[in-house]
Amino acid sequence: MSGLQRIAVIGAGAFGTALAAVMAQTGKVAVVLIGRDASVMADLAASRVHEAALPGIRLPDTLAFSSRPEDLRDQDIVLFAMPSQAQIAAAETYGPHLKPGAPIVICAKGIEKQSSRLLTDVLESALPGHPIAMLSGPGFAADIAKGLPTAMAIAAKDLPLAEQLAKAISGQTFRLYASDDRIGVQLGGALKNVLAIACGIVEGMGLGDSARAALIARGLAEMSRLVDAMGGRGDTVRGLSGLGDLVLTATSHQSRNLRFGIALGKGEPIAAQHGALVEGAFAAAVAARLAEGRQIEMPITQAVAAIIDGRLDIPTAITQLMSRPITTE
Ligand SMILES: NC(=O)C1=CN([C@@H]2O[C@H](COP(=O)(O)OP(=O)(O)OC[C@H]3O[C@@H](n4cnc5c(N)ncnc54)[C@H](OP(=O)(O)O)[C@@H]3O)[C@@H](O)[C@H]2O)C=CC1
Ligand SMILES: O=C(CO)COP(=O)(O)O
Repeated sequence: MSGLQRIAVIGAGAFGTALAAVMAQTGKVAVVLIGRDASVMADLAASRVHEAALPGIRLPDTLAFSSRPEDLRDQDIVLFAMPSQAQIAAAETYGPHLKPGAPIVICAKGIEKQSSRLLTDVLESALPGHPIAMLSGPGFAADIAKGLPTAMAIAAKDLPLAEQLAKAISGQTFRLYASDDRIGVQLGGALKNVLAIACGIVEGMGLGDSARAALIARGLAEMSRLVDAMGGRGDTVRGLSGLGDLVLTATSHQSRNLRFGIALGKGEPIAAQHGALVEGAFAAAVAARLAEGRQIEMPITQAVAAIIDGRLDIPTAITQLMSRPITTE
């Protein structure tokens, strides 16, 4: 896989556009951003600003735009930057147009809801012959697109591939660390969203910064247990994808998951919250199911799932969490 030059990003939302912009900015790779709507992509090419996704941020002149799946035919690396629950549909649409053997990098943070399968497993079945990698970690799209310093993790089954992808995608302001633990890296991204909702609930209810810190630490223990049980390395979530991303999204109001939790904590009905993508609202129930199936204790994740499903009210959830048996750390 030497001499990688051409990278496509599918999904012209906030994250896809930011990734395409930061890679194009380096000048060392040719980048095309592929979206579904031809008129949106033509407008982006003309204006170089994606007002809906990244307002006020100028996109590099070197970035190309397309709405044609056929343009994937000569792309050496392809990033899938649509939401978790759209990854299968995207694989069906774009799969037939991929260059044979081109690595696919999943850039979503979630677990497939319908099947409870990991996204890497889902895409491996849908796109045979393509190595499937996973990019995850702390980084808001706007920060990345503005060229602020950011670091994330990229995992592939084989470390040399992860290292090659990390080199191809990284630049002066966006730095990737390679890993061969796809399970740890992707569960770190999916589960931190659920915990960010929990931290939002704590903030919305005014329960204090000490409670938030406790949630971060105990949430990390939950993530680590599920990663181990699913065949990954629990330690991975102590890195960028997991702890790094949890600290970011549990504390910054840029996070949609945190804001969703704050609204819940303030007593706003879930039905009133629509619009923004809240990946943790999908991941909570799946993660709780995976934990139950493996007899893993994930009380915070299970409480968030039950609150979102309407099976548990927030005050009862807090009482239950605080009255669990006293145990060792
Ligand atoms: N925003 C952020 O700061 C970060 C986001 N992420 C992750 O990236 C993923 C995407 O989030 P984000 O970019 O913010 O979401 P957005 O809502 O901003 O954008 C999602 C994009 O996905 C596109 N899309 C939806 N379904 C399909 C499909 N079947 N085929 C092709 N494209 C599709 C949409 O296209 P259309 O416009 O045509 O509807 C839209 O442009 C999430 O999993 C999120 O957790 C990760 C790190 C940072
Ligand atoms: O994952 C993110 C940053 O790392 C974005 O978080 P939200 O999806 O909560 O906005």
